Amino acid sequence: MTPDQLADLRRASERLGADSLRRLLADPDRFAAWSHRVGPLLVDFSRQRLDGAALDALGGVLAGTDWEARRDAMFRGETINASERRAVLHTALRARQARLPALAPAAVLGEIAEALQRIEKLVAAVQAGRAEHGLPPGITDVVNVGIGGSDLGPRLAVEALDRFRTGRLTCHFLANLDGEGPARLMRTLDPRRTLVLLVSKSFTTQETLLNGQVLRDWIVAAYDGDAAAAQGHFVAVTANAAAAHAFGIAAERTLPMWDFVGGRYSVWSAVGLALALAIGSEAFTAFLHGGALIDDHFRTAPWRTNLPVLMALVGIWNRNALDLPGLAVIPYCDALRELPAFLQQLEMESLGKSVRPDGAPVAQATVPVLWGNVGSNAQHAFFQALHQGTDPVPVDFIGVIRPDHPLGANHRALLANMLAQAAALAAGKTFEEALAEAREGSEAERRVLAAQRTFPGNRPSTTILLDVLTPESLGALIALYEHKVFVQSLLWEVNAFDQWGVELGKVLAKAILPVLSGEADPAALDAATRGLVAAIRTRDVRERDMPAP
Ligand SMILES: O=P(O)(O)OC[C@H]1O[C@H](O)[C@H](O)[C@@H](O)[C@@H]1O
Repeated sequence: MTPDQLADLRRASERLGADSLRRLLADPDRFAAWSHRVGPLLVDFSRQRLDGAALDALGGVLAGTDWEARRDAMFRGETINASERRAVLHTALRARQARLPALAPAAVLGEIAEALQRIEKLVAAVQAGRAEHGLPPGITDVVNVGIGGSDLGPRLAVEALDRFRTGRLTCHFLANLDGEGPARLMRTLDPRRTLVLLVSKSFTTQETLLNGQVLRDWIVAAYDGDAAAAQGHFVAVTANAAAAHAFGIAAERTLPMWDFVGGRYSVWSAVGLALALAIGSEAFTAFLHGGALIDDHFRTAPWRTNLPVLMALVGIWNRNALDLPGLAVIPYCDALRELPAFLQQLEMESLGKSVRPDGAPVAQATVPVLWGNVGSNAQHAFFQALHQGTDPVPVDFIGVIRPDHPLGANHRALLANMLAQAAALAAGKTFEEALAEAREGSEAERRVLAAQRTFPGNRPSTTILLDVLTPESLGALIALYEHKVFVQSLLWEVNAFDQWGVELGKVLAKAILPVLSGEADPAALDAATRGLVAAIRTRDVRERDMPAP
């Protein structure tokens, strides 16, 4: 975005006054004009502080990005992730389910098809409890060991699609270095009936390798130290097959990841193995189909009705024209409780950048701070600040029309709350309205109370409705946000597919670890780190004193 375009957007936003949402929502045609349906998703933008002229201004900025050509370049597999010299082909993972012909290279599609077949065979064997591919018989529990993109996608999807679980497998997720996680799993699971999925694109991630080793020791011990017998309990998903081999995982149980799929875009690949094991291959294919549905839409719909494009433009409007630095994602659906965490990585790791691919600083603010929790719980926690805090936060409300359970009264109350929150944020309550409601006390007392009970309103939100929560609608929802992020990366001129910002801390942790263990001199550390290391070391409970897991 150029400084001139930014100034245009700001001017357009100033034209819409403080009461704009009340005024805009008074138009009976507003919902029809500003909501769009694609497959199982309906997205309503009518509570955004936008009018036709504002959308035109945004369209002008979009037109300057050459977005259609750059979208197609992504689908074709051009090297759009310049800093890592990689193609970006997560869409190829679901291309077989698309209606449109695939643009990805045939060789890539061939590799993906082959991997999907291997996933299917593995899923069939584990679900049936068969000892094939070197697997042990009678697996009951699956532990997905991975972090970031190797954790958040499958974790979200397994949790969201629990109702679609086939067979008797239970999936667990182990991401963090905190030993409490593996210790708890080892207390409750049977090592001889546990399958460990070591999911790491790089196979160098500290958390994943450490937790993998802990679980390997535990399973080897269950076979009286026979490491060969324990081997079959491990499956690797990685782009680094050599490292998986060095870990002791046989090629027949190593599934591929590729350079052309970013971690946070990888749930559609073998990284989604836990999901495939939980819901079966057919439902996993339906999940891919949901993603492909949005790919087709993204590739064909004109920008004014293109959902990912509109979501991106709305985000730009809120961030750059209205200067709102946050985005709250509130699913009114417990099964989607992991969605805010998933979207945090997708949006903030992709767009949390301040330089353009050519190294020059960006011309405007980029990603808002994304956070959230399920409604209605969140109403009883942080919604106070959303309604009356000094900093308005745009909200994405996500609801499911038909529930998975027969408790209609619960569901109607849940949705009524979601709709009410969005309406309250938009309309607010003026001081005069609050004053008219305050009946007791003197005039002065009534005015004081009315001030507390005033809601500024004009706080924007988008509402996304899923017809039902199914593998297909979940796939569509995830792909919708993926492409939103892509379009925003064009508007903000950042590379959405690298993540250099996570490296510095990793390097420092490597230097601090030996100091913490007393094997290296703290002198090179800064004063705060030195002080904290000393505080930890004096109070540290030695490992030998810790209870065995
Ligand atoms: O899959 P892995 O190579 O283990 O990477 C796991 C995660 O760690 C990194 O630090 C990145 O920030 C994430 O994008 C990635 O998903």
